[in-house]
Parts: sequence; C-alpha cells; structure tokens
Amino acid sequence: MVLAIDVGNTRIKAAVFEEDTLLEVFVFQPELLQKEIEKILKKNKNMAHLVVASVGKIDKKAFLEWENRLIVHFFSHQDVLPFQNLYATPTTLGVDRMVLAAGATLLYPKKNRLIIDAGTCVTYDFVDADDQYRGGAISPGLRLRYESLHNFTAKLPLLVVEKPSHFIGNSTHQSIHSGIVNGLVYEIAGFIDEYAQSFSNFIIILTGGDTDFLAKRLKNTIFANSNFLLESLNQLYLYKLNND
Ligand SMILES: Nc1ncnc2c1ncn2[C@@H]1O[C@H](COP(=O)(O)OP(=O)(O)O)[C@@H](O)[C@H]1O
Ligand SMILES: CC(C)(COP(=O)(O)O)[C@@H](O)C(=O)NCCC(=O)O
Ligand SMILES: [K+]
Repeated sequence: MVLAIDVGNTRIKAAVFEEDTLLEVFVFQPELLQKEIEKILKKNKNMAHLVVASVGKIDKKAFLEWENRLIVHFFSHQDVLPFQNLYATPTTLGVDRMVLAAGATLLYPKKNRLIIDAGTCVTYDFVDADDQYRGGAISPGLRLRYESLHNFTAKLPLLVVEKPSHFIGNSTHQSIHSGIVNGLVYEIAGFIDEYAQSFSNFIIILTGGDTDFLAKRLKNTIFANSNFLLESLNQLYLYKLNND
C-alpha cells in the first residue's frame, strides 16, 4: 500500500493506493498533518510507502518521523522521469507540475497532453506525443483572484466563489463574480484554443480544487479528475520502483 501526499499552497491532499487502485482521499490543512497521517496509518495497517510531492511551506522534517515504519520518498528533480524535460530551468519547475506531467505521460501514452491544474495557482503543462515536456503557464487561481481584488484595493469586498448570475455584472458583487469566474473560464478556453492551433490532436486533463466548478463551464471535451495529481504520484512511484 502506498500513501501519496500532495502538499499544495492551500491544502494537503492524501490518498491511499493498493497497486493502481485509489481507495480513499483525505483533504486537510497543513496544521493537521501529523494527526491525519496517524489516523490514516491506524486505519491501513498494510501501508508500506509514503510518497510526497510538496510545493508548500511544510518542512521535509514533518514526514521523517514515519521513516522507521514506512519507506518515505520525496519527489524531486533528481527522480527518474518518463518524459524528457525541455523546461529551460528544469530545477525550478514545480514538483507538482513535474508529477502531473509524469502522470499524463504514463496514463495517456503516445498522445499530446495538456494538463490544467486549478489550485492556488492555475498551471498549464504540455507534454507532446514524443514524451517531451514543453512547459506551459502559471496564472492566479480562482480564490487567489478574489483575495487579490480585495487585498489590493480600498473598496472591493472579499467574496466567496459563486456562479455569476449576470454576465453583465449589475452590482459590485456581480461584477466581481462575472470578472473572476467568466475571466478564468475565458482564459482556460483561450489557452485551449491557442494549443489547438499548434497541435491538431491533444487530450486535456483538468484537476485541482476548482475542477468541478470549472469543468461544467468549459465547452471542450476534457478529463475532469480532481484526484489526478494523487493518481500521478502513485503512477510515478510505481514507475520509479520499476526503473530504479
Ligand atoms: N475547503 C476549501 N478550502 C480552500 N479552497 C477550496 C476549498 N474547496 C474548494 N477550494 C478551491 O480550491 C482551490 C485551491 O485548490 P487546491 O487544489 O486545494 O490548491 P493547492 O493544490 O494549491 O493547495 C481554490 O481556488 C478554491 O476555490
Ligand atoms: C506554480 C505553483 C506555485 C503552483 O502551486 P499550487 O497551485 O499547486 O499550489 C508551483 O508549481 C510552483 O511553485 N512552481 C515553481 C515554478 C515553476 O513551476 O516554474
Ligand atoms: K496548481
């Protein structure tokens, strides 16, 4: 059994895997890390491996206390990967993006793949059919957009994400919802269109905390899977065990 942990900039996501099968997902705040892992281990006595991809602030040391019970692995740029990394600065590529690119390469062989992760930030990653990672884009995530409008202005309130009721925002609240939600949907649709001009065929995977909210607003055919990073972590770990 493998316990896969994704430390993002907002939340920690954890999943229990038996071979290829995802058994259970846990989502929690960084402060609860110790308690949550203990709970998961208590429930799953056959856990043998703990694998981590972190772009968050959590210290590696937080995981070391389990080293006497589990094989602990932190993914990094030193790991063997199923794709060739063409990023000009490969060591600054987010480990989460690296793992997503690996998961897409392994789970969707011989295809052009665009992975969109709508988390704290929205990241776009492209791996072509020859398994070359080309890079992508980084933009502010949905909640970050709401917080930025509030934090960097005097008059704008902090709102929670909501479906805009008016495309032509008829109040401050509706103008913000329309600007942020429609703006992000147009951004994603625009990126997809631009990729479509260079690549006649590619699959699109949408993941991250805003997957469901965004998937129903996008017209393109996409694989919407909020657990794709966790599944990619497990896939890359199985790949590592077979290739080390
Ligand atoms: N309970 C929640 N707490 C925080 N963000 C949430 C929650 N539920 C959904 N979200 C959405 O998830 C996004 C963050 O996604 P997440 O995958 O948790 O980020 P990260 O991987 O960067 O930690 C936010 O933009 C927010 O709109
Ligand atoms: C872009 C990110 C902040 C996204 O983080 P997330 O939204 O998943 O919390 C992370 O992938 C990161 O720190 N990247 C480093 C820069 C790069 O990927 O080029
Ligand atoms: K992201």
